[in-house]
Amino acid sequence: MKAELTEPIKDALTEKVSIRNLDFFYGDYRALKSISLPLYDRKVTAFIGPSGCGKSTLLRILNRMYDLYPGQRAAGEVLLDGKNIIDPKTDVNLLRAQIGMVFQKPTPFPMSIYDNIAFGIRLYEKVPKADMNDRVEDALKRTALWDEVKDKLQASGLGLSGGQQQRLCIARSIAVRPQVLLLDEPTSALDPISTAKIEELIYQLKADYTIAIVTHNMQQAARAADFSAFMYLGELVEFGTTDQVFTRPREQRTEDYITGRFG
Ligand SMILES: Nc1ncnc2c1ncn2[C@@H]1O[C@H](COP(=O)(O)OP(=O)(O)OP(=O)(O)O)[C@@H](O)[C@H]1O
Repeated sequence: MKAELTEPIKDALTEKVSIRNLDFFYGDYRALKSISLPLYDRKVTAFIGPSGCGKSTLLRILNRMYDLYPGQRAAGEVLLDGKNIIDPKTDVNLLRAQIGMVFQKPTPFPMSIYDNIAFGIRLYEKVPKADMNDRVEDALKRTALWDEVKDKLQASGLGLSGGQQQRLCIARSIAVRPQVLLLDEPTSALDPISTAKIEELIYQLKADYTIAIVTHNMQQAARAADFSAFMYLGELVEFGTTDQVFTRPREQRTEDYITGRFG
């Protein structure tokens, strides 16, 4: 990584997640090469770069998705509040409550809108019915869905529009009160109006959560992210404030990518 933040900016920030010398292997293939990067508390960090550079791989390490696949392994450190989450001793279920993930295609469960949210909470906590109602309402309000669904909470989540389904998935993630939210191209399947709503939501959610977003959409990174990390062929080429990376890139490869010369 070449870019360093200037000291006054750095002083005002807390590292929620510290990625240090992280390598990732699909079998023998080294898909990430010694990545070091902070995710600052209550800020949005975008992972950008051409197809295949390792953005999704990096995001998925952060909640140990690779555990599901034999032959995939990470080496190095990913510290969440100082604790290395890629340590095999980490309780992965607990980790996934602390670090929530939303995927590219909306993936509501085939159950009611209410249960889509309650289900996740029940996995981790025993919550009395009245409190559960409050938790569901709170999650739907935070994702600006409440007014659209409050009269049909028992209807299937699958009956919502694509944009509403994605907001439901974000509501489901935040209902378990994570500290970090991972968004993997969350708007790539959505129309411009739904995309704008999700971006507005990201802006509001960062008051409470540390957010990492993978996006192919440079305008989206520029609008939504406080920090941007440009990756290329499994390496982190440049990390900095989004303003710096987009207007004063330090690396030629970053400039070539953001000006559309490749990718
Ligand atoms: N399951 C897998 N097995 C083997 N190699 C993989 C696997 N998944 C990804 N890779 C390889 O790892 C590298 C990084 O892939 P990754 O999906 O993280 O890139 P990306 O930047 O997210 O790409 P895109 O923008 O196209 O989604 C690529 O070379 C890819 O071919």
